[in-house]
Amino acid sequence: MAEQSKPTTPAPPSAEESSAVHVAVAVIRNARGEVLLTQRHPDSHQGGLWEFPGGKIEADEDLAGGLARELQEELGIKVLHHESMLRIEHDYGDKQVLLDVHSVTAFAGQPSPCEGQPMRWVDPSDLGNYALPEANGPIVRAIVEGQP
Ligand SMILES: Nc1nc2c([nH]c(=O)n2[C@H]2C[C@H](O)[C@@H](COP(=O)(O)OP(=O)(O)OP(=O)(O)O)O2)c(=O)[nH]1
Ligand SMILES: [Mg+2]
Repeated sequence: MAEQSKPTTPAPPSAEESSAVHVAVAVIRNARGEVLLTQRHPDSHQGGLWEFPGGKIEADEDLAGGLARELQEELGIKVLHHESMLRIEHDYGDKQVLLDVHSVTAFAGQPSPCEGQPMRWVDPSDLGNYALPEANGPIVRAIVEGQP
């Protein structure tokens, strides 16, 4: 007679093991304390909303590598220093994301919209006037509260 196997409860997957898309997200400030927003392409996921620059970390990259590549591609800047701000897991229903949010505290070059995307420097007090993806609430709160 076959031995009865005990029912086991698998441990929930960690963020890295789950199917969440790992995204490097950059909070970039200028000398006036404004933060950089770009607008997502209308045809993309969460299209038309304003976002912090960044994008998917590729399989062969770590966070720093993905952050550096995305900011070079999207804004033409070279990241010199960055600090972790927060990580946000969010389920949009059609897509799960893990936003790895970093404050880019030093960079070389002047950010410009290399992919033709609309781009704005925004005072933190004006962020409420921009439509951002739902997952971004904690990022906006951290900026408004003055987290470095
Ligand atoms: N870059 C960025 N992505 C965000 C933010 N908030 C948020 O929910 N996301 C989500 C939207 C997307 O589902 C995902 C980013 O993936 P993406 O496909 O746009 O990344 P990507 O820049 O590598 O784009 P692509 O190469 O596919 O064009 O993260 C944010 O503030 N910045
Ligand atoms: Mg992107």
